Amino acid sequence: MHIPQALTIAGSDSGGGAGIQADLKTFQELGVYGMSVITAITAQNTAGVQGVYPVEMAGIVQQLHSIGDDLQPVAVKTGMLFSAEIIREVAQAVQAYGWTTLVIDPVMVAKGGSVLLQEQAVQALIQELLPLAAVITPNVPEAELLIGRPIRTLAEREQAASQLIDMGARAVVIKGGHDTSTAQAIDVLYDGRSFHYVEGPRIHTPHTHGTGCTYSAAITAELAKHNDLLTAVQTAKAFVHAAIEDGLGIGSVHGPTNHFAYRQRRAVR
Ligand SMILES: Nc1ncnc2c1ncn2[C@@H]1O[C@H](COP(=O)(O)OP(=O)(O)O)[C@@H](O)[C@H]1O
Ligand SMILES: Cc1ncc(COP(=O)(O)O)c(N)n1
Repeated sequence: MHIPQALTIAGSDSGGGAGIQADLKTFQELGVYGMSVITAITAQNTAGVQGVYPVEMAGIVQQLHSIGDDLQPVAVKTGMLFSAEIIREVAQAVQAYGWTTLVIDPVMVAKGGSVLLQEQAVQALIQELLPLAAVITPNVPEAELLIGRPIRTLAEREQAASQLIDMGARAVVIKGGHDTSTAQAIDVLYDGRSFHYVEGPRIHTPHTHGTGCTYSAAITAELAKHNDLLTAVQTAKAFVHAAIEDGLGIGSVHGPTNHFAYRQRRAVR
């Protein structure tokens, strides 16, 4: 039996809604064998981040080698990378092992405001990792930091996507979760040739912990199955929409999304 394989390089979320946990659950639900390199452990729940504990560098480097020397992920995603030093090691491994289908989710701050990428690491992300991206998936605040100016309108989002291509990414998705000015949650996809608006109705809920991780993991899983990028983004959008809409009601504050929802809905059709 052939099972598509994917790797996530990200932080652990003890609460299970974001990070490595969201990525592996998403891979599994989409029929993809998941592997992981853990960059940092976060003590986290639906109320916020109580602590961040980076894994020692030797441990991160060894995880990358253990996978690269033996296993062959078809698609790889990055999430929380925390420091410039970690970014540099990840960029080296990506090149050494030929992980060309690289999805970069440039995770910077948790929804409650905790820092998941040190400020001085943003330049390393731009210079060393971004040029290796098959696709980079910033939300609007992350895209603003990457290009260095504010993004207010959809036209400005298109310009930002174009600038991120000029900076070296092969494709860009600027996500619309943060832009509450529209009734639709619109994600703008640009591959250097054409723009696609991948959208769905905005759901009014505080329970969106881990949406970005889940979405980029779903794109990675679909690319691991050799789908084209537009199809992968459309499937990821349907996956995350179902996950938000059928929220689990877990925890006391900003709850996680429901990773079972997409598959359950397809099963009853
Ligand atoms: N309230 C919402 N209703 C519907 N879709 C949403 C909502 N919030 C986020 N999304 C979708 O979830 C995905 C992740 O987006 P976003 O929340 O902006 O990322 P991040 O978690 O990185 O901030 C995108 O496809 C976005 O359109
Ligand atoms: C370990 C880890 N990685 C990423 C996020 C971002 O989560 P979100 O998808 O809600 O922006 C998080 N809260 N924790």
